[in-house]
Amino acid sequence: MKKISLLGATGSIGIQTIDILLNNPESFQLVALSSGKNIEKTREIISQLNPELVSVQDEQDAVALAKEFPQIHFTFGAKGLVEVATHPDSTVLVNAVLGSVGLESTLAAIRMSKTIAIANKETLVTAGHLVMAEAKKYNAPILPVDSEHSALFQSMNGENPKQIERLILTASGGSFRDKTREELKNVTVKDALNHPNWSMGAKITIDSATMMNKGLEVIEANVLFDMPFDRIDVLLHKESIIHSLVEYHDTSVIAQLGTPDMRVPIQYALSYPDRLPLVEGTRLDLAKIGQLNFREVDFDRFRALKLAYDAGRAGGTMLTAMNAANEAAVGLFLQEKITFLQIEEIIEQIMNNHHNILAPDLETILHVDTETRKSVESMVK
Ligand SMILES: NC(=O)C1=CN([C@@H]2O[C@H](COP(=O)(O)OP(=O)(O)OC[C@H]3O[C@@H](n4cnc5c(N)ncnc54)[C@H](OP(=O)(O)O)[C@@H]3O)[C@@H](O)[C@H]2O)C=CC1
Ligand SMILES: CC(=O)[C@@H](O)[C@H](O)COP(=O)(O)O
Ligand SMILES: [Mn+2]
Repeated sequence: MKKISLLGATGSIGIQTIDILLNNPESFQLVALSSGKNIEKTREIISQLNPELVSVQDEQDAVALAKEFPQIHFTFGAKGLVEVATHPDSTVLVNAVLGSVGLESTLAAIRMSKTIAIANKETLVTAGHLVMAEAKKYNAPILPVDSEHSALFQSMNGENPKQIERLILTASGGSFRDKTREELKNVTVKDALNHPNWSMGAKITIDSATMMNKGLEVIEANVLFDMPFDRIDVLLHKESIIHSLVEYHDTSVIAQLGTPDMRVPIQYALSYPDRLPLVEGTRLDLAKIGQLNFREVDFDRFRALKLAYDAGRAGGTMLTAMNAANEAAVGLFLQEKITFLQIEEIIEQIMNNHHNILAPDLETILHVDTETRKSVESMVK
């Protein structure tokens, strides 16, 4: 029985994680969870899985829930995320919170040598070097949840990492993959939220439409698999059936395939090194699909992807500045305060003005993150 702490329980990944826990009560027990402002969903999960500890975003929600569920300990805010992540009974942290707000709780769980099943890619982008150094020091396994990185991880199973030639991340191209840059000028939030293959949270769906999601994933692959950027490629594959590929020195290419269902990589990270049957999983029928398509990426068309490679190659606080600028700009786009193309314009402007600091410590990263968000806000006033 693995005991689980879950950050971001009310989100897209969080809810699918809950589904897996409910379907496998003999394998997993939820001991602690965090949510944000979705109190209705938090209540439902508490009633289903009766955790010992729950953290919400706001203090007044914690106080109200404590009256409803007197057997449960409630906490809130940033310290609440750390308390959930470091619950003494859990051995596995599933980090499915959104954004770099997940960084400090991840580091705290690593320092208790917990296994980290990480969906929260922004944490790896903004401070990958700190996360991986602490994970090594405290012997804390970091297991990918992101579908591409789970595919890469599975395609490396039993192989010698020194014999890898390159990693190939597949990209659906997102909601606007067939539009020209000219056509992107007038797209709406509603259009952007309409991902062709995956049902996900709002922020990552916009990232997918700008292709910043793939940029974050290139950096995530660099961090998780210690692979230089010139050996990480992106391949457009509109069906999202091949989740990513690893090419070896001998020219062999090993890939992981499956229907687009995030429960597969989430469950694999939880059950690793075992595999569990997936309740109500749809089996892949390649004969029915008939054809899979592939296309080279055009970096002029998908400019955010180019910016992410640039930030990755620069390293240091450039990564934090780029990630924070993206989080802030996507937030503004979702509030309809900026246009779609302004997202990448803002990121580019922030990166052009950023004074890079190499090998930053946590304090520096948090400072750059806060200041960048302020700069973005002031750019649109
Ligand atoms: N969705 C997907 O299929 C995939 C997601 N990922 C990554 O997983 C992470 C989560 O994505 P996704 O599930 O789509 O996101 P969602 O927006 O659906 O969920 C985010 C979760 O984080 C909580 N949350 C947000 N902000 C805060 C905060 N400031 N403090 C505490 N809790 C907060 C939300 O709470 P509430 O809703 O209660 O306010 C919710 O539980 C992201 O990093 C994403 O890139 C990676 C691969 C696939
Ligand atoms: C499900 C998942 O892992 C997402 O990150 C997904 O990859 C988004 O798809 P694209 O970014 O390829 O559109
Ligand atoms: Mn992904």
